Amino acid sequence: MTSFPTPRDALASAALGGASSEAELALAIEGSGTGVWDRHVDSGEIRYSRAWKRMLGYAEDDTMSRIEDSYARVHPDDLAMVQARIAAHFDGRTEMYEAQYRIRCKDGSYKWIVSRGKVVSRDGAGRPLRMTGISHDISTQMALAEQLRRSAELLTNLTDDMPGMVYQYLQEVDGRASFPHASAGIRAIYGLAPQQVRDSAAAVDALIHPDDLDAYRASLAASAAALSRWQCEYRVVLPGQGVRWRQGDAQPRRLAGGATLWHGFISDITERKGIERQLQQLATVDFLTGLPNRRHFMQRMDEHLARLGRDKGERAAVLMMDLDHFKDINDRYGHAAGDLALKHFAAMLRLELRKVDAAGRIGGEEFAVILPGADAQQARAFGLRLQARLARKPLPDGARRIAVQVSIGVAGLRAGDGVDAALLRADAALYRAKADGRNRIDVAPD
Ligand SMILES: Nc1nc2c(ncn2[C@@H]2O[C@H](COP(=O)(O)OP(=O)(O)OP(=O)(O)O)[C@@H](O)[C@H]2O)c(=O)[nH]1
Repeated sequence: MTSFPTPRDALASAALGGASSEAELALAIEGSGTGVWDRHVDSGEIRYSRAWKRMLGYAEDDTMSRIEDSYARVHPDDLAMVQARIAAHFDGRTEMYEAQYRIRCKDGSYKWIVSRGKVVSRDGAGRPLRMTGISHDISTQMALAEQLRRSAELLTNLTDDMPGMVYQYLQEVDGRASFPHASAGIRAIYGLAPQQVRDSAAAVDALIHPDDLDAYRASLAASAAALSRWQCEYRVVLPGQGVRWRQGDAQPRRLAGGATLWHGFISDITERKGIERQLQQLATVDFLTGLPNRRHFMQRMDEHLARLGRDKGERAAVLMMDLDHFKDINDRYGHAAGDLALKHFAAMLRLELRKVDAAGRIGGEEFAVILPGADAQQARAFGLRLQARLARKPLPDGARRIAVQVSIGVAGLRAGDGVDAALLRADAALYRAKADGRNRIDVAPD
């Protein structure tokens, strides 16, 4: 086993300038820029090697031999720590003395150094007599570490104050996923702490709305497969908050072992979604009755006709409805009562609709309904039920009751029909119902 000389031996050899292997090691230590020191505890004397002096900008023949001067060079903020560590080692509480601190150079500037040393002889009572050690200049590492710390702090400050979550998402080859980094915004976005997702993304997956989870996972899988930008709008269900909307945007890259790592941002879009929904409603819903407006109803018709075109076995019927003598209601009871009559009719109509049916207000006192799966006779039965309901329930207006009646034209939808063709046939039937005396139903021939 090779045994290395202690710094004390090396220092002694260096001082002697002998040709022994210890002297060669001392030269090597000197050459590496490591400074060596040797302290006589009783006398308070300390000797420094040439490299040690050079490290602080001193000349070889500068005299510096007192421990008091040595402590005077230590930065005032670090002195207590240095002395405490030396005392701990002197008292035998530590195996070795080690401290990182700032020390003043000859020109007055400070350098960061690390010093390590060991008591190499003690008196009979265990009091230290001599301690030797080495010191390195670590200013460059400390500057780098400081720079890194500042960069990390800047990143943290920037991202933590953002209204959203900055994150890394890692998907291992075996499918395991985690958020190696998540900014403080994760609390607002998912109600979680960064450490809860550092090793596993399960806590986040558990919050994704069940109806959106498949699309969320599929979008991530597609992004990973093509290494394309991940963009996804999805709902989360947060304890105490309920359903909230989130938008994710992240860029993936493949790691050496095949895992995928995304860097991205998740924001809260609940408010935007709410506004979008309101705008959508404004654009598609009739304000007075709450039924779909003409444009939206026509779109629904288009969708049904497209389905009919695809699936030949599917049938559907359409009803065109026009309130009877509505002008009279307005004239006799006032426009406000006319509005109430329209709302009343819409409410009665809704009571007859199944989930799959679609109704709309397509004109002033004109309404239309599509009944998927129904033939013309079933549509006629629907119309009769609606008329009966209206007869049973006239519109209450104070002590009075206002009779609301409707004429109805029915047409079965044909594959290959356009929206206009189907409605025209129903409209023609409606015209006949009106002509036949109103409060009637007419069915267009197939
Ligand atoms: N109160 C109210 N009236 C409306 C609204 N939209 C249309 N109207 C009125 O509805 C009436 C429709 O009158 P007409 O087209 O002559 O039809 P009608 O009186 O129902 O007669 P028939 O359809 O032939 O039975 C008009 O007086 C319109 O001003 C509305 O939103 N509110």
